[in-house]
Amino acid sequence: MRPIFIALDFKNRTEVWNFLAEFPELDGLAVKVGMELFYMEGPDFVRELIARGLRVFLDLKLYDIPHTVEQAMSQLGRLGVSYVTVHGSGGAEMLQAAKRGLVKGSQELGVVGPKLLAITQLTSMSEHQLKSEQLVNATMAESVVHLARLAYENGADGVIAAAVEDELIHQATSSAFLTINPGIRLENDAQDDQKRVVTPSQAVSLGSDGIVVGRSITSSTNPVATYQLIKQEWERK
Ligand SMILES: O=c1ccn([C@@H]2O[C@H](COP(=O)(O)O)[C@@H](O)[C@H]2O)c(=O)[nH]1
Repeated sequence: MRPIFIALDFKNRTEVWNFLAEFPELDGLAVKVGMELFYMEGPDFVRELIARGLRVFLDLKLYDIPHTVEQAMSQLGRLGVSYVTVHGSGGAEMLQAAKRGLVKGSQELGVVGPKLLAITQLTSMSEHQLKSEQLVNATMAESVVHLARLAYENGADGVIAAAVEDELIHQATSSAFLTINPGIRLENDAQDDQKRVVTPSQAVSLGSDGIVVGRSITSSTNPVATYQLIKQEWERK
């Protein structure tokens, strides 16, 4: 089943449990823990979520020299999470180091390792910013596909990209290479920092292997109803 990850972008565990208390069933629910929450609550809280039956995507977007990334990933591999992230622009050596670290850590724990997802270009980045701020002399699609291929050739299990890029990524890599898409917005959501956005049903049509939804759910007046609505849209196709 392709996951819908709810981004738990909250300040602390109290806010998380208050939010999750509204959900009738936690077992099997897919959530994403990012920097905001992890920097406050740390690995024990991640283990606590897993113990409650949640599938955890730990989105720390590692970016450092290969040795540091390898050691850090081996720590994350011991946590029992299902997915982790690294920046693809860190290069081939860094991606390989990330994979080695994950394999080492998860083998020590005796579990199947988490899937390694490489960030291509953040969904908050526009075509204009790519050129003017990063001085990238390629289109957004070319840059994303290039980074996806690099990730594919160097041990990643998939990438994070905008759903509009999924088809090109699958063509350049393999249909089994995962494309996980944040930048998901509902029809009536206000414009914010996300630049490359689609609705959940557009993501399905574009070949998405999983979506990440934060504020559309967490800031909703009825988060559970909004989640169910997105789930229906997601599963309709
Ligand atoms: O390119 C990326 C990579 C990661 N994210 C993360 O996904 C969620 C999206 O939250 P929304 O509130 O739905 O915008 C957030 O945790 C980001 O850190 C991303 O948006 N884009």
